[in-house]
Amino acid sequence: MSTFPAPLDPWPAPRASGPVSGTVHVPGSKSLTNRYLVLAALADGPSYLRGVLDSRDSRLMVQALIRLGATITEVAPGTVEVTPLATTGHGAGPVDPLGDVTIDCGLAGTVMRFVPPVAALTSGTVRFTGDDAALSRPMGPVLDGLAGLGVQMDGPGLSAGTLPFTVHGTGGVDGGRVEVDASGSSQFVSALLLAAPRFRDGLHLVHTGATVPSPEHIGMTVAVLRRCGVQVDDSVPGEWRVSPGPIRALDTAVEPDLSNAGPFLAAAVATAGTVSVPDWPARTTQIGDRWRSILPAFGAQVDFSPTAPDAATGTLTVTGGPRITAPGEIADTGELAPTVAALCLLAEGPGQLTRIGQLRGHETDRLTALATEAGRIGGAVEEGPDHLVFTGLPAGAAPLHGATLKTYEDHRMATFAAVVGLAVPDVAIRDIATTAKTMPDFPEMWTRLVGG
Ligand SMILES: O=C(O)C1=C[C@@H](OP(=O)(O)O)[C@@H](O)[C@H](O)C1
Ligand SMILES: C=C(OP(=O)(O)O)C(=O)O
Repeated sequence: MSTFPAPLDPWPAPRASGPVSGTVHVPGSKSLTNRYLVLAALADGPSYLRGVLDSRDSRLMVQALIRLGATITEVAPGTVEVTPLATTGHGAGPVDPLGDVTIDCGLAGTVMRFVPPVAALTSGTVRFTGDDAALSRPMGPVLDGLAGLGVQMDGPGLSAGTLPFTVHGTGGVDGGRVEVDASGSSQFVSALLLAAPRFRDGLHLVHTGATVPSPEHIGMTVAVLRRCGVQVDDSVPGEWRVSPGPIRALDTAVEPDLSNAGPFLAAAVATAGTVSVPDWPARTTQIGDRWRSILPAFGAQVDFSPTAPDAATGTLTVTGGPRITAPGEIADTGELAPTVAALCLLAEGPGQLTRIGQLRGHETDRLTALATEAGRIGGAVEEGPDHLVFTGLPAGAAPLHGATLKTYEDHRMATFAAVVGLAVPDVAIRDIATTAKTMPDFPEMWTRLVGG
């Protein structure tokens, strides 16, 4: 795996001198990579994963699963072989003691939420820590869910429902029915579902709160479990039943990260250019497929051309219109919101991003961060409890002006600033290297596409 180069800090965001045009090969999906790694670590034999993402979040997941006893080896560039944990729950025979291990979650939601249920299946005392910024990310419903399933835990974060905490694995989890409030993050549901086939009685998970956000990510979890031969019943809204049983080993390729394709596609919209992303899946559970419906709201044309009739993949091409039109209300954009927000700032009229309250528990409080950084360049944004309202740039509005934008250790705040910087002079970005969380090559890829 490559090491990450250190770009300038602050990083002068390239300004587009004309329409941006090009083809961008986007690395593997973080959400799929980290789900496949977890399932492969719990599977019934060795798995082969191709096109895996190499980024901070995926490396943290690899390290976590290795600490828990999996063997993960890069056998060819971008291909890893995963030999599962020695202990995978009830009925798996005697369990070798794992001892005391510490897992660094960094700032990765997928690691801090998905790995504790796996740790509960081992025979180890597993301490979970993370970046300072991770200590305020909500974990409570996962911990409550595990406690409800009989898992022993302690540690300083437990009462507040945050890192750090310790899971005392006993080599198996009974499982059964448990209620959690997953209105704060879809990852609370995904976390419990992913390990559930290895619980003795499987899992009947009942959500007890307001709407669960990011439903696409739960759909992804259910789809990857089914792909591994696991029975999941999601026919009752807000409830999931996972049958106990083996997780079939995987031999699969990871789709490109369609959420991370967003800033590149947005570059076409922001500059009336044309950007293509090859290997776009014709059908996918990724939320990033919504670019196809979101970008036309900004006046762009979106074309999907399959590599062959009925092919599983094709090329998505976005061509920006002569004007960035006012998008109106766009709901449930989840992790796409920062990129959509950048286009809202540049649009010729108003836009509203609604039902994104869960973004307050992401890498940073993204609603406040977006409103603050937009204000720094003269953008008019009103922040509500779970929404943002943008005035845009109607005729006669004062133009946006340059500033050094903060990123709050948030990769998507960094790419937000890069999109804005295409159209606004003299934007510099603090800590562009934070994009290494999911796309270490972002500075180079961006410079190559938009010009230095
Ligand atoms: O399960 C996943 O891979 C993710 C779920 C979503 O979390 P939320 O439901 O907290 O938005 C998403 O925003 C995050 O980037 C990745
Ligand atoms: C919210 C995000 O990440 P995480 O997986 O850390 O929750 C994200 O990538 O936008």
